[in-house]
Amino acid sequence: MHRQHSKIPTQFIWPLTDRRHALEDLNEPVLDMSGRDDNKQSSTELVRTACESHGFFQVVNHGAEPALIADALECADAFFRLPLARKLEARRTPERGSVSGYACAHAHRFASRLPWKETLSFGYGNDGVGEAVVEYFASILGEDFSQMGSVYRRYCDAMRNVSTAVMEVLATSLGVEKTWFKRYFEEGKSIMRLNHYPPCQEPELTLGTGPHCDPAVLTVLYQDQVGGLEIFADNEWRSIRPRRDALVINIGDTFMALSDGRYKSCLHRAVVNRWCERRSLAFFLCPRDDEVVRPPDNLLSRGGGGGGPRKYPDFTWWELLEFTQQHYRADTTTLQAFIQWLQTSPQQRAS
Ligand SMILES: C=C1C[C@]23C[C@H]1CC[C@H]2[C@]1(C)CCC[C@@](C)(C(=O)O)[C@H]1[C@@H]3C(=O)O
Ligand SMILES: O=C(O)CCC(=O)C(=O)O
Ligand SMILES: [Fe+2]
Repeated sequence: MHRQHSKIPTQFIWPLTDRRHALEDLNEPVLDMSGRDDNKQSSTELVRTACESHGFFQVVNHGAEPALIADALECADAFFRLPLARKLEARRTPERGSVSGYACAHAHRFASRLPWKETLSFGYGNDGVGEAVVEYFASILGEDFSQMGSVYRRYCDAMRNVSTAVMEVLATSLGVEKTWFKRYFEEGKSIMRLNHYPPCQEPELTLGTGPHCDPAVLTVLYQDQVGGLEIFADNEWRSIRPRRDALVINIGDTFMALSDGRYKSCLHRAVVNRWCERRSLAFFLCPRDDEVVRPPDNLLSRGGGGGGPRKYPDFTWWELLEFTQQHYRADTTTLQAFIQWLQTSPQQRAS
């Protein structure tokens, strides 16, 4: 394929060098959350091993109803099929908060390596009270969309419950009191994102979502049956075969900092294909804006992940979120870049 003949606009072209061959599936660990699993020790081990090496695993029997997941996918279809002018009424603008709203290829923020996707993002209060999600849909799209809002409110409630249970397993696997990490996100505001990847005539030249680590605590992702999620594990990209019954869990940068570098933030991306549109639903569990991100004392006293001094300085989610929205496009090294930025003087930071 000669790039100069490509019909893909140059802003979408990523320098891909590793997509000439079909990728091997990752034989990923699957955690059964039914509570019926008698071998708790081996599931804790499984989570620890996966998180220490690449920060990714899947969960089954997670308690989110299949019918609710199906409704959430259907509502995503209904939203993305709206005329563009209608979707643009919901577009992401600075006045509506930094992350919420509709975005198409991120073209409002970036000029190159644009993702081949459109997204709708909105906030969700982790306390689960309040009608914020329903009100958000009604306010950006009109009262007719409150029904859609109530589907996503229930979907986010379910994702919050899954996240809480997963955080308990993560704490136990680190030898930390089960509910220790709760206080980070209990009163926080998480981010829900619907991703829609249209088919692409030259999929090998672009990406649906470029390589990145998610900045928040953890991500609970549902991918439809099309396939396209890839994880970087054991030094190569591996595809993650969709499972109707499973939710994907990715460790985020903030959890990597909370575990003092013991658990890896998962490096992943999403590819697109020529034939078929693809959808995914991402719930980013975010901490309270102002809670200082600091590993528990008993992890620190054991020495940083891999021994030695503490790996990351104190920071707040608000600072990391601001960094990704104002200064830096989240990618493979967001946390490292953020720490460097934090250590620059406030005057330099403002410029
Ligand atoms: C803190 C955030 C940055 C992003 C939106 C929220 C939650 C996840 C982030 C993101 C999805 C990670 C991949 C890269 C990104 C630029 C994207 O492709 O959408 C990220 C988000 C963003 O800044 O828009
Ligand atoms: O669509 C996918 O499978 C991944 C999406 C993703 O990584 C994200 O939204 O952060
Ligand atoms: Fe992601």
